[in-house]
Amino acid sequence: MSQRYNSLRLNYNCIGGQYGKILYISPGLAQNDHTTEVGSKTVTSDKHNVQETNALIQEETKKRTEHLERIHKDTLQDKDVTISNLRELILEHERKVFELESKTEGNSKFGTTPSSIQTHSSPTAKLLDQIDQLQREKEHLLYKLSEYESTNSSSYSSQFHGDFDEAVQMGSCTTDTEKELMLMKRDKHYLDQEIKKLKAENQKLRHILGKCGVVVSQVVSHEKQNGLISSPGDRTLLKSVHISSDSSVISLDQQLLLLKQELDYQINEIEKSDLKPDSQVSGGKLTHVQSSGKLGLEQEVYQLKEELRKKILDSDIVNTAFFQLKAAYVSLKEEVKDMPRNMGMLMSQVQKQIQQTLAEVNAKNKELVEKYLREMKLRKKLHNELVDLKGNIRVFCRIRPSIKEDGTEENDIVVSVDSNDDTLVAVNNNGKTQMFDVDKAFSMNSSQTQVFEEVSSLVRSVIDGYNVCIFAYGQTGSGKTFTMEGPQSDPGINQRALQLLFEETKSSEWQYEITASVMEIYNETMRDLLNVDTANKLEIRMKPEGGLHVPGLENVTVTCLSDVNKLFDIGRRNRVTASTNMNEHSSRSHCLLRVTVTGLNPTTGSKSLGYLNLVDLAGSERVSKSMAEGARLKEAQSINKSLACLGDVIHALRNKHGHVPYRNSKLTYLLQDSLGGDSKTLMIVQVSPVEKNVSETVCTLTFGQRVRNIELGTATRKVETVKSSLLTPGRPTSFSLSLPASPTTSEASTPQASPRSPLSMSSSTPQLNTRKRVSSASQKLSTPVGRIYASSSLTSVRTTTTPSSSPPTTARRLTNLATKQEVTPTSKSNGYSMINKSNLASRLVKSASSPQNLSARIDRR
Ligand SMILES: Nc1ncnc2c1ncn2[C@@H]1O[C@H](COP(=O)(O)OP(=O)(O)OP(=O)(O)O)[C@@H](O)[C@H]1O
Repeated sequence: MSQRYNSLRLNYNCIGGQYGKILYISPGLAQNDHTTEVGSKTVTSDKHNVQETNALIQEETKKRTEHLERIHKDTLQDKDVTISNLRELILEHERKVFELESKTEGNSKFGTTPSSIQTHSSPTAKLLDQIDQLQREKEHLLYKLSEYESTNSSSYSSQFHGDFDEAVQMGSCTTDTEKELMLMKRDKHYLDQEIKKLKAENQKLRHILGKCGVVVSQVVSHEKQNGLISSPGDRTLLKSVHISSDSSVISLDQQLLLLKQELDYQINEIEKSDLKPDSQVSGGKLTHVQSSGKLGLEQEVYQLKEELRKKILDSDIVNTAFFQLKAAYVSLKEEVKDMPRNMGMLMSQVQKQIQQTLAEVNAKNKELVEKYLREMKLRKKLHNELVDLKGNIRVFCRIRPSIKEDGTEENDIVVSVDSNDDTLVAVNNNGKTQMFDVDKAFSMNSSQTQVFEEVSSLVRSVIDGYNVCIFAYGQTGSGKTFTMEGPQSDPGINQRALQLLFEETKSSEWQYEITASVMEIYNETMRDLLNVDTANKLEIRMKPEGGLHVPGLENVTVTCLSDVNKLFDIGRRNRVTASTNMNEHSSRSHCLLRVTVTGLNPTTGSKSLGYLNLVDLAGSERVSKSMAEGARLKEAQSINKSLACLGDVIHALRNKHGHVPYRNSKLTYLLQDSLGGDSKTLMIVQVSPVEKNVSETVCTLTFGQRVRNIELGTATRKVETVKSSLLTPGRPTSFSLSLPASPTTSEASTPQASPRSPLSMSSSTPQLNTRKRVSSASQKLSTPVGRIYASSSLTSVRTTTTPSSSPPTTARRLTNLATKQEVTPTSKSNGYSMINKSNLASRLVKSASSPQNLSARIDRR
């Protein structure tokens, strides 16, 4: 029972304790909650936030009131339950008491109701009293509860209002703090803006930096491309640019430092203002709110400062790089600006240098060219001397221009003279270039004058007593007749040679006689073109004293050009020509113009005899090409045969065969003296320039090269000197030629021009007389220009000299070289008979003593 009672008390205490706690805690909670809530809100809010906080407090209070009501109701319900439980317990207890009483008193009053018990048992009454008391307490409690409810709501409301008022008061109290906050916010805003600006600037700088980088790299690459930074001058320029950029960077750094310091100062100021003790703030809650707000702001400011520091650091780096680049860019820009001027200067310098170098090179070139030409001249001279010494046949080549018979375009030209060497002929033979060596090559554009210039020295040597043979060789239509004869308007070698001889002999102290004969070999028959009498058949004969001659051949004295032209007219008229496929006026024969130059020194009585054989060969032709028939075919065959014989002779001579087949054809027989004798021989190979004749051209040039290698031996001069001892004073008509007393006797030892010399006095008269006689003899002839008989017995004098161009020089040279004279007493050499001098002398003396005999002898010839 007592236990049950204790548990009831415990329940009661619990209920009372809980209630008491609620009553006790509630204001605290409310206050604390309110404070916390308000505190947290007021950190970030202003007056409006305070109102909001109050609203929240109201709401919270309401919620808590409802909660308390709910608890109170629950407690009441618990109490009701407890009461009813107690009632049941009491009833059960009474029933048990009754049963016990009945057992003890034997009274079976089991059928009595419990209500009767209540009235009969004193403990029960006690219990009932207790219950009643509890009931009253309950009622009291209910009353108290209602009372509390009413008081509680009013006190809460008043508390809330108090709080609200307090908050409003706080709001008024915090105006200054708010102001400060506002200021701080402004500062923060300002700082934000500053940071934003810095960020923007930073961005801009980065952008510019990027651009600068691109520009700088472009400029650098451009300058590298142009090789502008490679020179030492550029490097020094760049160095100076670097130095200037460094200084500008330093100055910019200083500026930046100042800016930074200013910013730091500002931040410190803000910090100071942030950390200032807030004496004006009243109230613990407000202080809390303020301090928490300040803390947040401090944190924020700290963060901002950190951020700013970072940004400044970044911007420092970026700025440094940017300024460096900017400086470099500026310097480069300056450099680029200066570049045209610098380039102009450089260009002009380079131009000057180039001009100077060019001038030097030109001068050097000129010098070299001059040297080269000198060397070439010397080489030519030496070569000529060598050729003279060896007696080689000289070979010239002339390319004729394209003619209508070629029927080709200009691009078919396949033969040319090497532009650097006029001794080389290039032939493009089916795409392959063949080079041929000659002594001199004449291009298509060469003139008759140019050609003659090269042969004039040879022609002059005739005057000095040399045998000279110039013959033109080549396929039909290649220009042989043009070169040798030429048209009247532009004469060839023949006429020019005679003209030169006239000119050269005219001004000499020697007296010369020039005669000419013209003949042809047509179909292996020799014909005198100056005397076309068919009965007059010409044959080549060997003179008893050696040497070849053609008995019966008209030999006409010519004294001027008109004589020559008349002669040529006759010859041209009589020469056999015909029109062929290859040449409209093709020469069908080999034509020989023989010019004899007899010289007499009236002072010394010395005589010279030179022959100039000018041969225009008939052209070789391919019958298949020329389509020759009948007479033309026969002519072609005959021409080709004689040319083949010429080839054989050349072959034999070149290979130094013991037997040279001169007599296989009239042509080679006639040319024997020139090819194998002591003659100066020149062959002009004529070639056609066009492709269709390329094989003939190659053959001609190959033949020319073979001929070029033939060594004939040194040519000899034919001069005779008057032996003073043989001259008899007082015998004016006598014509005597003397030989040197001994092989060492020379003209130099002969006082030729000395007035004291009896030789000079005596020898002139007979010679002049002889000339007179010859010319009178020729006048007797029926031929248009007369016939001369110039053949005389001569000694053959071998010299090692080269001919001189003018007689006086020649005479001098003869004098100088007389010591080298070799006289072979007998025997034939090189086709000339070397006559025993004493026999010759006696014969000549005999002849001279009897002019009639001489004349008769010449007549016979
Ligand atoms: N150097 C030249 N300049 C101008 N025309 C030229 C020249 N050489 C040759 N001819 C011309 O070429 C043609 C043939 O020349 P030419 O009669 O001299 O040849 P060719 O070799 O004598 O022939 P053929 O052996 O048949 O007699 C002529 O009409 C001639 O006028």
